[in-house]
Amino acid sequence: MIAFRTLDDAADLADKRVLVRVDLNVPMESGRVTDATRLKAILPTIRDITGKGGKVVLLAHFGRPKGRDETQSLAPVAKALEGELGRKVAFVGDCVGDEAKSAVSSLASGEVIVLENTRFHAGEEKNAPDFIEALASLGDVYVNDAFSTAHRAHASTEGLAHKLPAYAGRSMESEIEALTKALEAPQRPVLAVVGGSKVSTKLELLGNLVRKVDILVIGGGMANTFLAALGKKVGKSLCEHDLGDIARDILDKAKAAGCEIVLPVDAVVATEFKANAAHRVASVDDVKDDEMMLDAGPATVAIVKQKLDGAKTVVWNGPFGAFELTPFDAATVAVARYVGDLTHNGKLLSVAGGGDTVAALNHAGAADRFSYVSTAGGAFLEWLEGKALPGVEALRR
Ligand SMILES: Nc1ncnc2c1ncn2[C@@H]1O[C@H](COP(=O)(O)OP(=O)(O)O)[C@@H](O)[C@H]1O
Ligand SMILES: O=C(OP(=O)(O)O)[C@H](O)COP(=O)(O)O
Repeated sequence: MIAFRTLDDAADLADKRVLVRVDLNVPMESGRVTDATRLKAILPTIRDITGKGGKVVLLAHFGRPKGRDETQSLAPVAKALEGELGRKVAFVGDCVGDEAKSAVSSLASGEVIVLENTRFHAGEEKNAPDFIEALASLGDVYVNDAFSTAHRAHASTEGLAHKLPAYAGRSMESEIEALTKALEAPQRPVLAVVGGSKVSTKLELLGNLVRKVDILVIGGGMANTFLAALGKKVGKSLCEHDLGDIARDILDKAKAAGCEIVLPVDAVVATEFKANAAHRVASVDDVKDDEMMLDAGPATVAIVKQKLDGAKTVVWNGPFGAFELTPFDAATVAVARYVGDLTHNGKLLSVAGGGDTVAALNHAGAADRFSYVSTAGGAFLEWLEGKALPGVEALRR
């Protein structure tokens, strides 16, 4: 039996208000969703509940707003979800209070509504009891279908599960089953690629990850932080300079654990953060003060490919560069295609995940050649290092 409650355990959902926590934190460009992977992932759960006559009330966050911020409203995402679902998806401009209460009470059985960004309220990230109560008053049942946010002990991802009958959604269920199957006892050598821009929230987990993998390739803004910690000049690059001690401690932990660390040796640098900005390939020892590293360089890609040739399993979260901006997608595309080819030829088991990472793999046309692609990035990494995910633990039988 699965260790946590699923929709199969849920009693009759007909006419019930089902609060479904999903991850609608999707890549956007000029108000448009640029990768719908996370929207497609939640369709089975929505259809399961509406098919049983339930009223689907979708809870989600978007970005990291400090209070109400219309530029991080879920309204455009609700519209995109309506297109993916192929039927009406209502939207209301708050997730608690009279406006939300009235919108939910007007729902007919089988209808779907998206409530506004939960992170507009400080109580969400604080997992505050009063905010949990306010959310719980809107529903009869709770379903968590957001594996990719399960590493956050927030009101809508963890607190709610203790207030209402709580179950895992179909995407949550399938993510955990697939990751367990792929990575419970991975064939070694295991190579991890960690890049991206969420340095402050992902850096510390690398300290555990180096005990789980044989090679850790670090890219993106994450790599810039390590390079700076090693005394390299990183110019205007994305970098958390004040986390240098943690980065150096991780390098020490990796050495003690026998985990090989691979950092960029060259980068594609520019003085402007925009597509087709004037750029050059520079050694990481030759970044000028007015330049920023926006992608890994060709010499780095060659080293990564050589390391991949010797690996049996690869896990990947976080692109090597600002892949949304041509030509700073080159390293991510090259490595994604190389991993896809090795996997297709039976030489590698490959698992990748993360909102932007999945978008990057799709941009490279490589996602379908990976063994498994998860919607989760940080949650995937924390699951990999063996951490209990609050959102999953709250659903345990
Ligand atoms: N060198 C870099 N400079 C600026 N941004 C970068 C750099 N490398 C990667 N990024 C950014 O990292 C973001 C993805 O990081 P992250 O959110 O951690 O990945 P995921 O969503 O897959 O977990 C992308 O938007 C990309 O533009
Ligand atoms: O996009 C997400 O994580 P990811 O960037 O690691 O894939 C999740 O929606 C969690 O978002 P958060 O990292 O702002 O809590």
